[in-house]
Amino acid sequence: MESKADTPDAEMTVSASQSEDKPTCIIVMGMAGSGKTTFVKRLCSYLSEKENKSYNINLDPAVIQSPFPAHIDIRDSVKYKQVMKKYQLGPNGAILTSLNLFATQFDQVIGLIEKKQGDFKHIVIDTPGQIEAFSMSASGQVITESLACSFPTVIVYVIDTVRAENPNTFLSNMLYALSIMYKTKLPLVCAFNKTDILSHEFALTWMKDFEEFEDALNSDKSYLSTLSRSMSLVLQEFYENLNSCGVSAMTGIGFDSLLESVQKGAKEYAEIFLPDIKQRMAINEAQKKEFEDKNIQEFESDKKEEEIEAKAKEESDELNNNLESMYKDFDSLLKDVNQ
Ligand SMILES: Nc1nc2c(ncn2[C@@H]2O[C@H](COP(=O)(O)OP(=O)(O)OP(=O)(O)O)[C@@H](O)[C@H]2O)c(=O)[nH]1
Repeated sequence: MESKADTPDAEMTVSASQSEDKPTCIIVMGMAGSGKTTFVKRLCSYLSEKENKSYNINLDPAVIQSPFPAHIDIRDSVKYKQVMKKYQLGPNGAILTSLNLFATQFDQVIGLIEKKQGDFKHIVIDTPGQIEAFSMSASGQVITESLACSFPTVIVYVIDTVRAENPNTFLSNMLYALSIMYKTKLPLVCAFNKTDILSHEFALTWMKDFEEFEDALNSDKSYLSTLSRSMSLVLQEFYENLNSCGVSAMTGIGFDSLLESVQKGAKEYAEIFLPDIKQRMAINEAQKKEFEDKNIQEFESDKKEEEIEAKAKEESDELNNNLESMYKDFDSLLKDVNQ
């Protein structure tokens, strides 16, 4: 990471007109093994061929070798192995703690990106393999919100199309995507990956036609499929508005339509999500101000009490001094009388 001294204070605001000039931030999430890192690597090389280089960030503290060139890498600031040792944590706990530590300095990251934002059109972010470590954690939320307050931000949720051929796995992915969308309150693109092995057409059909999905579930008589069936009905509205595309991170197919989906997401960010983000920021600011005002009031009343105590002490010291000199005068008077 660049030196902290270079970092300007981040002005965490973005307006609808400004958002068109700012780089679009793409946060890549997905279940373990869905191909996120391969996807990020492909996206970076696709963007550098298509327009110019993207600004890349690795947020996976546990990755051994990052296959894409990262401008900011969590591993430069937080040593995952040392976190494990120092706090006696297992792998998942250490990932969470590393992210927590990194989130505390994320305003500096925003400052660094803002300094360079004229040089690129996209910020690409890879997240940890354990999806919940980022998507459901407080630090993940802090990082996502900081980015969304400063740049048009879109979530790309990567799905392993081959595994999603199982209707229960497909539904789990859809529920996860939906919960991420609700949690982040940001536009989301579902990228069906590994389409070099299997086309994602079946998934599009399942989303359009509930009976087709039901047919696929019929071969599975487990309780899980009963749950999937009823959950699928709930997801109909989500499917109708879902921004999705098929890609292969391995071969590079589908990245033109991915970019279109991201651009559509960035438009939605400006038109639909930004007013809500601004409202949340205003509430946060008001809460922060209330907290600061309360602290100032407490400080001032403590200071007043200290002043009163100091004054009382001054008066009692003066009284003691007067008494002491009175006693001395009385002693010498007694001596005179006795003589
Ligand atoms: N055929 C094919 N394989 C892919 C594709 N994308 C990724 N893979 C393979 O899928 C496996 C997992 O890919 P990764 O990029 O490590 O996935 P990940 O989601 O980052 O994995 P974790 O960070 O460990 O959760 C690797 O063996 C990749 O080579 C693709 O588009 N097509």
